[in-house]
Amino acid sequence: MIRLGNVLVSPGEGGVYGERTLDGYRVWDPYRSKLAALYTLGGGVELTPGMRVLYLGAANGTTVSHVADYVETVYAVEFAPRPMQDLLEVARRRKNIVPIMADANRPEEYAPFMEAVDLVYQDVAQPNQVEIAERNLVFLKPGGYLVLMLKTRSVDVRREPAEVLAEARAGLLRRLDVVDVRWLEPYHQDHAAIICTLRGSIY
Ligand SMILES: C[S@@+](CC[C@H](N)C(=O)[O-])C[C@H]1O[C@@H](n2cnc3c(N)ncnc32)[C@H](O)[C@@H]1O
Repeated sequence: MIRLGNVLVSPGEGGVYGERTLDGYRVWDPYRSKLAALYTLGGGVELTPGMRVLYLGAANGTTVSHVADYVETVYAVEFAPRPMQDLLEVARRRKNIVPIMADANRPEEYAPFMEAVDLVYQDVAQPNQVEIAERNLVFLKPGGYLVLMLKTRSVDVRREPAEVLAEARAGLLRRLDVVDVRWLEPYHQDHAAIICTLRGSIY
């Protein structure tokens, strides 16, 4: 990932959501993007030009646009109509974002538009975050990465965040190897990034 001093940036055309630019690069703010927070904290999966990414919970395309600056194609899934309008506008200005209006619980609905991907990135703030991730492993190449941004309060607001994280991690181990886990403080409270690789072929 590109850093100018200690500032994380991406190399695309600016002016997507009012982000700052620095020496011609787009500043990628860790307070606005959990993925930027993960990179700023020293974790994450290196994004490379040949990569295909499935992005679940695209919202208005803030983080999607930065990912698209680094990779070949981003399949961006979002189910809410309002953010989808903004996402469509972001996708109109990029050649490598495929916006998909769908529920990430139902991957069979967007399977016809998909190809195998190197990375599944998920940021959906739902009670069943692990289950959603598992359903979407059908698109992940063996050895590919899952980066799950776990919002512990969406799983269960009454339980300790560490307890929710431990349960999510155990669930993911059914099909994946967990290679790193990080809390995203001070940028995002009660959010953890779980980074996994897919163990073998699912076929
Ligand atoms: C925290 S926001 C994502 C922010 C975004 N990843 C970013 O960094 O710019 C979560 C988004 O996930 C979407 N979402 C939640 N559940 C979903 C589901 N089951 N399928 C698709 N999108 C979902 C919400 O509508 C919301 O826009």
